[in-house]
Amino acid sequence: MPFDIAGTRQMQKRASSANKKAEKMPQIKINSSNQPDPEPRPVKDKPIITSEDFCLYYGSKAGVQDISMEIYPTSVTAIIGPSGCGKSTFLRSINRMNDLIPHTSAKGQLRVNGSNVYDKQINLVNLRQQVGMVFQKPNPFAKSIYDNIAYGPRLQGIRNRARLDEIVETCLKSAALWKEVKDDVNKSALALSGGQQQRLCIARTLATEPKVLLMDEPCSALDPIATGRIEDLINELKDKYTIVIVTHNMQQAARVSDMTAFFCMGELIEYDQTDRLFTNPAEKQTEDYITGRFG
Ligand SMILES: Nc1ncnc2c1ncn2[C@@H]1O[C@H](COP(=O)(O)OP(=O)(O)OP(=O)(O)O)[C@@H](O)[C@H]1O
Repeated sequence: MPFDIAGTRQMQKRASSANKKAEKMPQIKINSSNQPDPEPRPVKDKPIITSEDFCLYYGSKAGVQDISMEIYPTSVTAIIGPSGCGKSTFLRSINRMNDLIPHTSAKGQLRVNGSNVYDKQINLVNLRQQVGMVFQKPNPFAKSIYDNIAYGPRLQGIRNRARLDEIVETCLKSAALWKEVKDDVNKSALALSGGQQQRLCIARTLATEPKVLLMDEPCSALDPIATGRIEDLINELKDKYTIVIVTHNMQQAARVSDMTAFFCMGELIEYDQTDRLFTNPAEKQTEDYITGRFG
């Protein structure tokens, strides 16, 4: 076994059962040595994100090239790979955060809910409302906990105090922070611990009711306890949201994700159910990476 996924899974008390997970899985071809391939699993959901031969360039240099993959709703997809392989570039392409970098250009198709996000007609405000992002370092605004969460809804025109109160409470509950801060919502968000700040940033993202949550190494600045809480939260949120997470931590990918994509030098090398990718990778490059032979 190239990777001790069983041990890794045991480390975390995961709520989701294997059956529930299998129900959500897209159609995957299973190769067994001397058995005929079993009937493909029925595809229950249409993909929410579809990438077809997608390339993102910084000037003339490709950050990612020819990425083709489908991401299914209410699941967690991890993107792993060595430094500089294009994980963040691909993630940031999904809500066009790369537009903030000068001289970027895209080729191919990247669709969210059927709309090509690089279409000239796309409304970026709507796209980023549908596709929220959580960054490596918690980045709360220098405002109260309440105002951090109410910020997005207020921009959307919600002014009614009772409605805002309801949104703040719901989002803090969804981000597993309510119990800790319910008596302090008017205090500065900057007074929270790093882990609490990251959960606040997740709550703030949820306040605009996104469909997709992009997480770029959301635990890299956190200690193991805060990391565990975010992982638990990811596990809860996936019942309602589609989560795409970039992580350098393979144990974390194995613990939290349903599907894993392995990127190397800007290309997608392998994309499969997480259990299979970590226990029986199809590509030698994947095996070399997950067994620590390179990267
Ligand atoms: N702003 C930028 N300008 C020019 N090139 C960039 C820029 N950002 C990334 N790149 C290049 O694009 C490629 C992919 O980088 P990216 O940051 O997406 O990789 P990554 O897998 O997320 O890396 P890491 O794990 O180190 O964060 C790299 O060759 C990188 O040098």
